[in-house]
Parts: sequence; structure tokens; C-alpha cells
Amino acid sequence: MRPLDRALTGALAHWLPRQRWFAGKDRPIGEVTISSDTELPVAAGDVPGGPHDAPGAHGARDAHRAHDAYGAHGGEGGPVPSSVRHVVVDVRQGADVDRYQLLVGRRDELPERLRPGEIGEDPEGGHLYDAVHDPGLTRVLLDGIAAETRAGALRFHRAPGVEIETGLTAVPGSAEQSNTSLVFGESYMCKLFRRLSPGVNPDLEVNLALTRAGCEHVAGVRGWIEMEPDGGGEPITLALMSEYLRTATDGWQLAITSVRDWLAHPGPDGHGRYPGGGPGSGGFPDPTGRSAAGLGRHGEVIWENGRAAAPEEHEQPAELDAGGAGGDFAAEAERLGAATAAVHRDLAVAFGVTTAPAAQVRELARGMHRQLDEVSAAVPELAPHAGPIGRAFDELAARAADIPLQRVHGDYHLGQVMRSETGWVLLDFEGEPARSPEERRAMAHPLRDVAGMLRSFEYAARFLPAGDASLSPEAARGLELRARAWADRNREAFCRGYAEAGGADPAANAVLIRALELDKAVYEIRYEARNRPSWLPVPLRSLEHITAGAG
Ligand SMILES: Nc1ncnc2c1ncn2[C@@H]1O[C@H](COP(=O)(O)OP(=O)(O)O)[C@@H](O)[C@H]1O
Ligand SMILES: O=P(O)(O)O[C@H]1O[C@H](CO)[C@@H](O[C@H]2O[C@H](CO)[C@@H](O)[C@H](O)[C@H]2O)[C@H](O)[C@H]1O
Repeated sequence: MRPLDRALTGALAHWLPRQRWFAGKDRPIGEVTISSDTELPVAAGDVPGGPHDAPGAHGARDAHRAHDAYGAHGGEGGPVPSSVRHVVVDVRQGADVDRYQLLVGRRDELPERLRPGEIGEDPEGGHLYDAVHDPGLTRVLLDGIAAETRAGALRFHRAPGVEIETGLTAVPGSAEQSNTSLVFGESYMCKLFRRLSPGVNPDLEVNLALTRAGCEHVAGVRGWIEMEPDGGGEPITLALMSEYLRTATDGWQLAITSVRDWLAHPGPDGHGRYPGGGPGSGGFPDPTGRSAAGLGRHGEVIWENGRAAAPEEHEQPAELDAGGAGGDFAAEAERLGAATAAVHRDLAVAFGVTTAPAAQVRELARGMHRQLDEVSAAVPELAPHAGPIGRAFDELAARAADIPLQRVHGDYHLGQVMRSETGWVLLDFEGEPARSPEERRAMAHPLRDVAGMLRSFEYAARFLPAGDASLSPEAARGLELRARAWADRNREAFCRGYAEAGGADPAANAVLIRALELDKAVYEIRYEARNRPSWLPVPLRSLEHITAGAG
């Protein structure tokens, strides 16, 4: 192995667990090996910070000369590379080996803006860094798609009939996400799938099919990148480039804004404050400067039904009507339900529908139990809820009947939808990142997506207070009552919109949807433990509510 590669793999063992998209934060890394390494030459161009933008960038035109590629002088932080390495690494953690892709740049000196992406040092001098933050280098992706380039095993594709505008600067997306997205100008969003799976990525497969079907609820596909595997077989999808929804707003942000309004909503006594700021934030002051009604200075319940409060745990006081606050989300939730039903209809046409016999439903319930056992063993906080959750799965098995199956979104939540000026757009048909490729592409009952979105309403409602460790138990209980009111209102509106637009009625499938929702909650517990441990209280609080009284 070259000293440079040894340095890179050694540094990655420390760097990878600190990345948001790295899925194995709960286990130590045994070994990192490079499975593919392709140098991508960056063509001359006008992108700010690009190789030819640096004063004195002599030698940069010959992209194949490794030293010159990194060795020209001048510009902010020294020489600007004229090529970037596309590296695929295998990461061994115990018996598991996961494959990740990286764009690795090398500079003699790292400018300030690239320092957060530093991976490690080159033994011959200089720094290796995550090149997704370097617009001078990431343009190679856009240029490659525009020109349908081939480089080593990499294949760049343009969507049929699409012209690509080049010369756009890429900025990494700022959203909370499992992959890395680059926004080119205001035109394209290119998502680099960080953890690679064999074969076509369902996000590409489904988005292409829905784009071809003229579905108005997806971002149109503009291109993609894939890699031919060693020894042949189906190409591995590396990236998907879609139309950038410039004016659209993330569903999660819209929902959180609504929740914030609701928590700050004044009530009859004029008391209270809005205390929370989300997991790990330590809280922040009431942005409205006024008091939240129903809640005391520390968020505790101080009024209910016009008197001092001491509600039963499951009581829903009349004042806790989440429709009363400004920024009510229910009309949007209903529209989102209708858009979801429309996409399910298009998916059914594009990929077909099959019937799962009752025996398969019982197998589904067994799979839910298996996941519950695994996650309960790994995350002790789940154990107290395992009994009621398991009983919901048993009930699904006991009442099993034939159900229809089709392709679905598979990991549906508020961060996967955007509200554009024309309506809701669904994103990211990749399925749950922790599932196997076969599971991600498997057909499922469409209510699985409905259950996913119901979980997301539970998350949005609790996200702000969940991170505030300074709340007294009573204050936390007061905020929990408010969270429930918001979640219930939006859950109901979403389900109504879904059923009225022709989707299966969740109310008529109560056993199935409860099992699906609890199964998703168990998945979330594992997801948070592995990826964002500070978020664990969010699904746990919701589980406390959902499983309370279930025996
Ligand atoms: N086509 C697009 N236009 C604008 N923003 C987008 C687009 N696709 C995704 N986003 C934004 O990026 C975020 C992450 O995208 P997503 O596809 O869910 O990535 P990941 O698989 O990494 O979670 C979304 O929540 C949304 O805010
Ligand atoms: O968007 P991804 O495909 O990467 O999905 C994974 O990450 C999600 C978080 O980014 C995670 O979603 C969970 O957190 C959301 C809030 O951030 C919440 O709205 C969802 O309901 C909750 O499941 C998702 O589970 C995971 O697969």
C-alpha cells in the first residue's frame, strides 16, 4: 500500500465516526481498506475557487500529473488541486463490512473554509480533506453528468432529453441528512450516496419512474452517476442529480415553526414561556418575548379548564386545542396526506401491486418482533416499552388477513417532503438507511408510509422541549400535553387527507397502522442510538405516550 493510502485509511478510522452520515457510530472500526480509487480531472473553467482561478496555478492543466495536480501555488490557502480522488472504502466493524464513498482533495495548505473537512495529513506534506466542500473540485460531478463522462469504473449519465447548465458553483446542502447533497447554483441538487449498496439505488429507480410518469409530486431527475462493480453485475448508484426546488420549504421546518407558535401561544392567564431549543441545544429564549398560556415560567401546567391544573395523564383539556395558535399546520398536513395518496397511486401503476397472504403478514409481525428484540438488547431505554410493543405485533399476527403490497417511499417523514408554490413534493425514495438493499426495495402496505409520517408528527411535536434538561418534571409534563395536542391534530388531518384522496383509510386499519407505527418507532430508537444519541429522548417520550395504558 502507498504511504499516502496508508495515511488516508488510518486517518479515516478516526474521521468517519465524526461524520453525520456515518452509520456505525455505535461500534468501533476494525479496519478501513480502499476498494476503488479513481482520479477525476477537473477541467478548466470559471467556478470561483477552481483550479484556474488561483493566481499562478501553473501546471494545473495537466490533470494526470499527480504532483502538478496538487502542486501549483497561489490562491487562498495555497495551491488549488486540478483533480479530485473518488475513493470507495470498505469499513469493517465486527463481522459487518460497509462501503462508503468519498471525494478526497489534497492541498499543501488548507484554507480556513476547508479546515472543518480535514481528514488527515499526507506523509509527504500537505492535507487530505473532504472535497465536497470545495466548489473548485465538485464541479467535476456536474461537468461529468453534462458530458456523460466515463472515468475508470465510473459512469456519468444525463437524464434523457435534458440539457445541463455547467459552470455553476456547488454548495453543500445544510439539511439534517444521511447523505451529502450539493446544490449547483439554483438549478440542481446532486446527492452523493455516502453508504453504498449493490445495484441501483431505489431513490434513482423510483424517481426516474415517477419522473417518466409525469408525477407532479417529485423533483425531476436530471442525471446520475454509477460505478461498474469489479467482476461485473448491476452498476452501483453513486449519485442522483435532480431539479433543485429553489423556492420550496422543508416540511420539517414548516412543522417546527408551527409547533413553536403553538408552544408560545398565549392562554387565559397570560403566563408561561417557550423553553426549549431541541436536543443538545440547552434551550433558547422565547422568540416572541411573551408568555405561553397554560404553562408557568418553567413550562409547568398552571391552568386548565379555567382552574389550577392537575390533569390526569391522558386528559386533553379544551384549552389545549392546537388549532388555536397562529401557524397552524393542519391544512398543510391534510394536503400532504392527499399528495401522499397521489404518489402511492402512481407507484402502484409504475411498479404494480401484489397481494400478501395472511401467512406473510404473520411473517411481517415476526420480523417486527425480531427487530424489537435486537434493539431492546442494544438500547436499554427501549426495554420498558417492549411488552406493549410486542403485544401490538402479536395482535397484527392474530388478526392477519390478505393485504395489498406495492412500492412505497419506505422512510417517510417531514424531512422527506417539501412544500413548493404548487404543492407538496416527496423526496428521497431510498428507504431506511439501516435496512438491507432487499428490504429497501421490498413491496409494502402503503400505510407503512402513513405510519412513518405519523411518527414524524410525534417527533416534530416533541423536538423543541426534548433537549431542555433544565425543565422540572411538571414543566416537562405540561409541554408534553401541548406536544400531544399538536401531534393529534396533525395526525388526524394527514390521515383525513390521505383517505379522502383515495388512500387506504388508516382508521379502518387500526391494528395494522399501530403495528407499523410501533415498528417504525423501534427502528428510530436504533437509528438515534447509532446516529444522534442526543435525540434519543424524542422517540422515547413519544413511546411513553403511545404505550401508556396498553398494559
Ligand atoms: N430537489 C431538491 N430541491 C431542494 N431541496 C432538496 C431537494 N432534495 C432534497 N432537498 C433538501 O435536502 C434534504 C435532504 O435530502 P434527502 O434526499 O432526504 O437526503 P438524505 O437521503 O441524505 O437524507 C431534504 O430534507 C430537503 O430539505
Ligand atoms: O432522511 P433519511 O433517509 O436519512 O432518514 C433517516 O434519518 C432521519 C433523520 O434525518 C430519521 O428520521 C427521524 O428523525 C426525523 C427528524 O429529524 C423525524 O421527522 C422522523 O420521523 C424520524 O424517523 C429517519 O428515521 C432515518 O431513517
